[in-house]
Amino acid sequence: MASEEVITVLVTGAAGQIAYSLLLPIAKGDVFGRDKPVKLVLLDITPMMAVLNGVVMELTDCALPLLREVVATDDESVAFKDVDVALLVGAMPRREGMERKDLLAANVKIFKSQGLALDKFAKKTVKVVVVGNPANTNCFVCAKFAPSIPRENFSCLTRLDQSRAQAQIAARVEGVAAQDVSRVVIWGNHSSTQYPDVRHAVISKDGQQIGVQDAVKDDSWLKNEFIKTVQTRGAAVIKARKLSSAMSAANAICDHMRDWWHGTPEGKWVSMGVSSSGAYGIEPELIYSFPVTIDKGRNWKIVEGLPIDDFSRDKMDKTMKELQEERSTALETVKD
Ligand SMILES: NC(=O)C1=CN([C@@H]2O[C@H](COP(=O)(O)OP(=O)(O)OC[C@H]3O[C@@H](n4cnc5c(N)ncnc54)[C@H](O)[C@@H]3O)[C@@H](O)[C@H]2O)C=CC1
Ligand SMILES: O=C([O-])CC(=O)C(=O)O
Repeated sequence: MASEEVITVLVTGAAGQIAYSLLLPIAKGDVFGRDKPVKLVLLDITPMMAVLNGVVMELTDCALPLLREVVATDDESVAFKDVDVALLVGAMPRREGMERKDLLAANVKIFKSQGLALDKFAKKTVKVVVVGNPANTNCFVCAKFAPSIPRENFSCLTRLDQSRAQAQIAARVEGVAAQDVSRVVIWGNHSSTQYPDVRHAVISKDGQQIGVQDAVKDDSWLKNEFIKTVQTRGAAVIKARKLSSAMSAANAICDHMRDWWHGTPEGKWVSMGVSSSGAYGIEPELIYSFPVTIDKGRNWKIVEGLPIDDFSRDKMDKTMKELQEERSTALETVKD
């Protein structure tokens, strides 16, 4: 009998709060398919091994039909071995009053180390999603230290920002649900300089499509409050919960990975932090969030040719500048 194909999925920070909401949907088949067996590899740091053991117990107790094996470890050489997918969540979260880039000093070294481990141990086809903040710059560093893996295999999570933007628009238009809103674009950094752009976004309702600007009928709200709300939503959740977003982050990781694995539906775009090709005047190789389409071969492609007005140009350049500054700080931090 031919051996069955099992997808090996690494989740780092597996004892943390995002992972707690992330592991079950992956193990149940929500991401890779309801008929696709998975092996979960869970990495955390040594002091968290007892907690991680509790997470393994709970996964076991779910008696899931697709979950073939669970490996819990604090050793990167074990964790990264032959992985198909690496969801790099493990990193310090920010607290109230911090910007995500304030985490650079604490977190970027993790992504150097994990880049080296990917380079040495992972499959060359591995698909990497960096979640730990500051996600774009950590992803840049991770890819830099894994030169044997194609840059196209690295991404960072800005899907939560996309979902937040869709939800804000839906709440503003009578009778519209978040999934009726498409083609919202998140440009740039997963930070408060990101640019959520609805100029090309549409609402599909009753078989008709209508532009978001026409449906909302309030340009001032779209240009000011809407953008600010999406940019600062993470901070608002921290203020309320005293902990950063976890359930919504896990949901966005699943959406991001599912679309990468299976491809985007015809006519739909999603936003992902990916290596810039130079499109839209963004410096090549920066990890910048763009609208992308993904084919069945798991290749993403930046949606090109969207008209960019002065308002957008200014915002897209501002967030690029922040990424350039973060990169300088990060490279200084990991130089030895
Ligand atoms: N890109 C995005 O949209 C979002 C990113 N985040 C970020 O995700 C990260 C994780 O958030 P939470 O799960 O809430 O944090 P958490 O503190 O609950 O869990 C993080 C886990 O990572 C572990 N960890 C630390 N260093 C590690 C290493 N070198 N290797 C493996 N594991 C390590 C910790 O021990 C801890 O168990 C944070 O940096 C947070 O800011 C959070 C929400 C959204
Ligand atoms: O805001 C934070 O620090 C956590 C995060 O990235 C988000 O919720 O988008």
